[in-house]
Amino acid sequence: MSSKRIVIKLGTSTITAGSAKISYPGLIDLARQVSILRQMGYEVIIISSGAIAAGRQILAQKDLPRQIPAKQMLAAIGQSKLMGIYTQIFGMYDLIVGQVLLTKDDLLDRRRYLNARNTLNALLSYRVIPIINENDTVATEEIRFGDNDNLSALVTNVLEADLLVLLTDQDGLYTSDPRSDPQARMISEVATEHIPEDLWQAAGGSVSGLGTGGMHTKLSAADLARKSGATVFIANGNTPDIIIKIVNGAARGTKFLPSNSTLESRKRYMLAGVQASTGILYIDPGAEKAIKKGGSLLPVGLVKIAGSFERGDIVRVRSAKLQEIAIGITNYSSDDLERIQGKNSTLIEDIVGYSYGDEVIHHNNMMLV
Ligand SMILES: Nc1ncnc2c1ncn2[C@@H]1O[C@H](COP(=O)(O)OP(=O)(O)O)[C@@H](O)[C@H]1O
Ligand SMILES: N[C@@H](CCC(=O)OP(=O)(O)O)C(=O)O
Repeated sequence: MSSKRIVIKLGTSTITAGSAKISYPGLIDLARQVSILRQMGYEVIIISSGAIAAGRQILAQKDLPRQIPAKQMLAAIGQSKLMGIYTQIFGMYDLIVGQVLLTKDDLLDRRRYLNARNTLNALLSYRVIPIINENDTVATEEIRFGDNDNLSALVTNVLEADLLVLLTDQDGLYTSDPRSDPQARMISEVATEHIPEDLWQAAGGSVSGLGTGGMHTKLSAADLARKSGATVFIANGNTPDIIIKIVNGAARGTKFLPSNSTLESRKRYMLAGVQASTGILYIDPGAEKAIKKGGSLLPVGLVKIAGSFERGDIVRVRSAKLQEIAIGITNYSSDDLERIQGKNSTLIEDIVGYSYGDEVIHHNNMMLV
């Protein structure tokens, strides 16, 4: 990678500047900053919410509907308007944009993950700015990201971006929601390997009637992106020149330092995939010790299996004390593992009728967390 990559996520609250309409001045200011970033040698990817808001604007709907099909309908109406505005405003700065609509499934299946990566890289190599949103019209409950914070972290992971900027209507992450707590203090930096529990408690949902996830989904996004090797910044999208200030190290906001250095492609994929996984393998202290020393996970160390999964799926590995130890790609389905748990690997073929190897997860397909 020759130039630095920045993923910028704009929430509905930023796209509308807190109103019921798409904010043209706000998007003009964004385009101007993106143009400057490009001159500074950065590649820029935008994750943009706002399709539902644009749909509401067109149909003059006052309130956000609760039902998913009604939101999907609004997104279908609004997405094309939103892209029209991006094309027009970015065009004023000679910037070409390309629409990319994704669902969760597109990034959790290895083949589609690689396809999405290829397309996004092709757009960037043509100096096009991808404008990404969730494909709301086809996304059912199971394949929904549900919030673009999560999608932005997965895109950061896929594109090996250096920086994820989450723009919202607050200056950053506070010790509690500043809308309801005047004593709330902003947290300026998170540098610990794991995000502290009190920050997870502090990060609440969205109350504005504009956004979806609130601060909690931004924290989950920050967690994934920093594990993927990126720096993350939560900042106020209404602050003038906010993105330029962030790259120049002069912005107010919450900065999360990366908790991992560059990760190889397979590990990045595992990190992305585990977000949707329901599979959990509970292991005994002997297996925990072996894994931590770089060994593979064998069936003899399995004490319990939770969730339903197939061979090749990404699963979590937890200790008997419920601590997350690793994630990895399983060689056996949950049904098979129920039958071989606690058994010596030499018995696998006798019990299930075939063998995909001695290991439940080979150490090459495992990542300690
Ligand atoms: N600890 C916190 N710090 C800052 N904001 C918080 C916190 N907890 C909850 N929030 C809420 O999260 C909102 C931002 O998320 P959201 O409404 O989803 O916006 P966006 O459209 O930008 O994604 C804020 O307006 C605030 O009310
Ligand atoms: N895909 C939806 C946005 C979903 C979403 O995450 O919204 P937000 O919390 O405002 O970033 C849309 O375009 O309206």
